[in-house]
Amino acid sequence: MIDDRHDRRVALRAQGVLATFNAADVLSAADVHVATRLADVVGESSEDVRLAVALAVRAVRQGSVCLDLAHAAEIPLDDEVVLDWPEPTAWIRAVGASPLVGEEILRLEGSRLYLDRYWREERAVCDDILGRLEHDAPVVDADALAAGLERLFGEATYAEQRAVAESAVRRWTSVLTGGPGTGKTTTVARLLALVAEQHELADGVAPRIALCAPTAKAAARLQDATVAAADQLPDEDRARLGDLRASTLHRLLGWRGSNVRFRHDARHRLPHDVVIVDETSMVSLTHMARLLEAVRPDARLVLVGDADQLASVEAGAVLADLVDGLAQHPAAPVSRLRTSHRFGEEIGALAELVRSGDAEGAVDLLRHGGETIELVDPEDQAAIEVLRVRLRDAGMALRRAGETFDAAAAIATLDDHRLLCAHREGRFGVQGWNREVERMVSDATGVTHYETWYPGRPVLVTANDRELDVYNGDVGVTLRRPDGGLVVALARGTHEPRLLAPTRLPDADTMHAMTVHKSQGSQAREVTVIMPPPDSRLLTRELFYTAITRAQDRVRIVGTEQAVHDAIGRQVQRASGLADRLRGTATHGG
Ligand SMILES: Nc1ncnc2c1ncn2[C@@H]1O[C@H](COP(=O)(O)OP(=O)(O)OP(=O)(O)O)[C@@H](O)[C@H]1O
Repeated sequence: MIDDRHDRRVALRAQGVLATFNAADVLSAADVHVATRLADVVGESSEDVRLAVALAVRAVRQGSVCLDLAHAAEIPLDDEVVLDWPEPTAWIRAVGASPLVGEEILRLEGSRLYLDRYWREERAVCDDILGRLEHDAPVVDADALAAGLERLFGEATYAEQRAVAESAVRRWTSVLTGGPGTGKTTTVARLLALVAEQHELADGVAPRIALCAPTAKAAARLQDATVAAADQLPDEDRARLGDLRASTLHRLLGWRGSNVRFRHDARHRLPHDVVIVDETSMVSLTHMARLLEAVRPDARLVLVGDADQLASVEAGAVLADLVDGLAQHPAAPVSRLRTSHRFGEEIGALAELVRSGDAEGAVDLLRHGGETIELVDPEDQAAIEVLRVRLRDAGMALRRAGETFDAAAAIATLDDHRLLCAHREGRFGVQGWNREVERMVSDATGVTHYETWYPGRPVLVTANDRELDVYNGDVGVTLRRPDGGLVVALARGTHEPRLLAPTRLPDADTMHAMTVHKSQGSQAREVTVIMPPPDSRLLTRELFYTAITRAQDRVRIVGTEQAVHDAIGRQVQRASGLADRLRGTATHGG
């Protein structure tokens, strides 16, 4: 509840219901302003309709594609807040009769209310995907494919991946989902070799391959991982893949400074014969719409990702919707890899319980603990002290490596343990833990650094600099060079760390701790997850799943059983009609 009228979240000109919902911190000032402007344009005076518009704007801001009026009242509120919601049936009727819908500023389908742009994009994605699935399957040389599958996926442990690869070679469109370490990249590299062989047999030339991912960091990782996976292939297959390069989705489409128009679109299609998109869970609805219109109908499209992770920052949960909405499609484009080849059985079992929403099972597994998973009660002072010592020692190891200009040791220390928080601020947040670790290290070493940059400072880059090849999400450690100057050693996976002067780095934060959101795509040997209090809205199944699956060998969760229970029970509610639309069950109207 916002009490202060001068708080910048307060929409000063809001009246009636909008003012009430604004004061309750459900609607932002911007939601109210946009709704008021739109309603004024068409002379819509109904308060309930204005409320629906403002909530639809809010929904997009929070990552949904639409607002489901039948479930709008389920928004979690602060304890003391009670709101008077319109009765859904009458509300839907009033919205449906509004000139806002009549003039196609808003679209209403059943109980789902869309801003026009998102309605168009959702329909475009659905139509393009279903259209692609209707095409005749690509012509395949069955003998070459059988031999290729045997050559590349012959070992027994590759059976699951073999089936996925065969499916993707035989289709124009495939959706491949799987948790961390289930072998998605390995499958993609080998699958590309199979597709390349088929292409050569059919056309006599190598295919044009596009590898892309939604962020620059994910694209850089995709390139490294596919090149590494390709290097393990037999020479003939490696040679077929040529020079593998990955780019961001933006770059592939030809960014022109706006998300609405790209160089490649329905009239100027991408020239590629194969388009692989990695980390598709982070692709927004808007970008998926732009991609699908730009890919040639006779190009193979493989959408790869983990549908259970946190979704895109912008509106949409496209990968999860595709996996859900296409599950029963006769073309069977969706496949799932289930076996993790990276982490141990216990972490894998915990991840699976969380993914499938089995809160009792997950709490039970954690309660009995094991070698590699541990639940620490935040009130258990002794256990918290063990964690604090762990963090202090890691901080001191970074200082030592920083002072001795030992980049390898510094990066190894970073990769050994990650402290993940849901929040940036507050007691349970990244900033609090960063300060705490710095204080503990200062107390232990007797040296306090008051400057921003000091030897042993771990950093998380928060902006892209393509010319420098440095990306949002890169991590590194500050070192003192033998001549006394400071450099930052940026982790580069299996390659040598990259050394850069701190002044050359784009924005960077201290990283004794990081948010779960920022940790997406990265791994550490051991991970500690600080659960927010049970009533935190950030505490969701997707957040918890993303956090624990960052760990390779060991995961420690600091939180109550209740917090674990609540997290698993709360799924990110991203309203979208895409899954229903793909199933053909969307209610048409409006
Ligand atoms: N069938 C298999 N048998 C044994 N090891 C495998 C198999 N498939 C992949 N691996 C190994 O498991 C690890 C994870 O594989 P890979 O990187 O392909 O998974 P991924 O799903 O792309 O992971 P992430 O998306 O989490 O980075 C790699 O070290 C890879 O070499």
